[in-house]
Amino acid sequence: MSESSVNVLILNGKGAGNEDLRQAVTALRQDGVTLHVRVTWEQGDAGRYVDEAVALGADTVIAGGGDGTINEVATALYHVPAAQRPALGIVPLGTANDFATACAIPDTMENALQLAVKGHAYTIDLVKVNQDRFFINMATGGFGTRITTETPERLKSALGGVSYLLHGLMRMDTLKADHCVITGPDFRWEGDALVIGIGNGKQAGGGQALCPEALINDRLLQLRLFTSEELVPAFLRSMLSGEENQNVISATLPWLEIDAPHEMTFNLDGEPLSDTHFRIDVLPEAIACRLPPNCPLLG
Ligand SMILES: Nc1ncnc2c1ncn2[C@@H]1O[C@H](COP(=O)(O)OP(=O)(O)OP(=O)(O)O)[C@@H](O)[C@H]1O
Ligand SMILES: [Mg+2]
Repeated sequence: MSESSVNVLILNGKGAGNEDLRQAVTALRQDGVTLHVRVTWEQGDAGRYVDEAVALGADTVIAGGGDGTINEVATALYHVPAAQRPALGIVPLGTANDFATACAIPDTMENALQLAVKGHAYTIDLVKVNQDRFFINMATGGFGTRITTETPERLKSALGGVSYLLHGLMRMDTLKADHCVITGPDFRWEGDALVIGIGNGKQAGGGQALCPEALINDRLLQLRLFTSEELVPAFLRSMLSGEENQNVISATLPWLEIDAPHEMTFNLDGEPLSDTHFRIDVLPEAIACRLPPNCPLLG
């Protein structure tokens, strides 16, 4: 990056009070880096700030927040014409921060912001769901969905990522499998799925490695299905230990479709989408993202 690079940090309002971030921003500005900061209040703000960043000629737009904030910024960047498209930077300030953690983004504000501004920009895939939804990290359906949509906001800020799991365990009595048909190139499966993970990245739900083989630059998705033919505790044990068993189905696909007789909810980077039909397509080399050279999600 040159001294004259223009950077825009889009900060989720939930993280706006972070003192370490304020110091990191001040330090970079003192080094001569141009860094504008915008704070979101609600859904849609991040997308508008990306448009403003493009008008400013930004080299990098930094998502300061969790997976949902990264999702909004990445989606908006994808819609910018390639010639003007800034790179994505990431400063983890969410609850679970699954994408940032899996990417090995530094967890101190200072180091994360340095990487976001000066790191190498790698081309990565995004994933499109139905007409106009996207994800950068993971889509989860079934049990995992209930965990993330039903974890109360206060529990989230008190316990961080662990709250997803705890809350999920407390709700075991409500656990119900989703019947669905999943098709893709040379792939068809029909049955009751407890958890469906579709990974561009590897982990969701606060550190659960649902799609351990997924890479963000391989033009493919890893589908992992946890079927309900076994008792729940055994299922949980295998999910937590990462052990394989015959009730876990795995496939690597460039696209897939999911059909259910009743409405199903998928979480796309933690934000819900309900429908009876899902068409999911990888968008190869959709955006560029500043990542550490040892990023475990790069192939
Ligand atoms: N000022 C704000 N206060 C509360 N919510 C906000 C604010 N600004 C944006 N949002 C909403 O926050 C959600 C995204 O949150 P994000 O995913 O970044 O954090 P998180 O859910 O706490 O972290 P993670 O997804 O990593 O667990 C979006 O739905 C967005 O509309
Ligand atoms: Mg979120």
